[in-house]
Amino acid sequence: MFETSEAGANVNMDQLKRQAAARALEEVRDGMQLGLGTGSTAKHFVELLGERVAAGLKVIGVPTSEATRLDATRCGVPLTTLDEIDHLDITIDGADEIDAELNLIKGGGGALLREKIVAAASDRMIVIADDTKWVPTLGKFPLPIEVIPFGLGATRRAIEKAFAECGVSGQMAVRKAKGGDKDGHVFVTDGGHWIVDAQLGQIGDPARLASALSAIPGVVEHGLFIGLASSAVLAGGEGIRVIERRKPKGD
Ligand SMILES: O=C[C@H](O)[C@H](O)[C@H](O)COP(=O)(O)O
Repeated sequence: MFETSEAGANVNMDQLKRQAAARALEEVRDGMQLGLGTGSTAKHFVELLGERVAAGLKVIGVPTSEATRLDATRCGVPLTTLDEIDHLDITIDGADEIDAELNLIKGGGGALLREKIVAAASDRMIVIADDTKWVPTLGKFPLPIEVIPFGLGATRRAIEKAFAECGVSGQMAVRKAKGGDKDGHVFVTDGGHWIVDAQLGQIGDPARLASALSAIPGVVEHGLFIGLASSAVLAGGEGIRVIERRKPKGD
């Protein structure tokens, strides 16, 4: 389904992200419990949601990172936790790559663990992105794998074995922090873990790789989101495209 965008072909990437966020906001109704994603696109959503809250919309959100918690608080969006409520209506989040089955790579910003917990607790997950994130095959974006620092050598060997079994290969690197006083140090997630980024190029069978990685003890979580997204809102120079997942979540 295509919708006309008011923006012409010259819109910049940030405007496209905001347009996708604005389109997703149309799905939000009074009284909803929302999962709030992380990243530059999700940040637009939180800001736009804050404007609606200021105008009287009643919603409550669960942030997927400390960064989003700060943004939501700054924007006046009321927050809760998954301990205080029993489900979420919609999670709205960005992605690093999206394929035609709405499988995703996420975690470029390091928030994959909380993002996956929140998405899995939601009735629907709407992915918002500029259309450069739409890919024929996942894998050009380095796959983030969140690991426990203890025994990392053994975990890396187990990951390499899983890669070989799933027909993929590529270099792995422990993520370093960028900017601020943590520049050059190991990046530490909100959960206190590290991230290994794997340059795989192409992932032929993302579901198989997701299962293989999940079975490794030192792997806390990975950035393959399989069967979690219900729809994707992609903004490009030609307008906004909304893609629905063929099978409802949970099937
Ligand atoms: O950990 C970060 C998240 O998975 C983000 O949703 C993802 O990296 C996309 O971020 P952005 O909207 O900044 O491209």
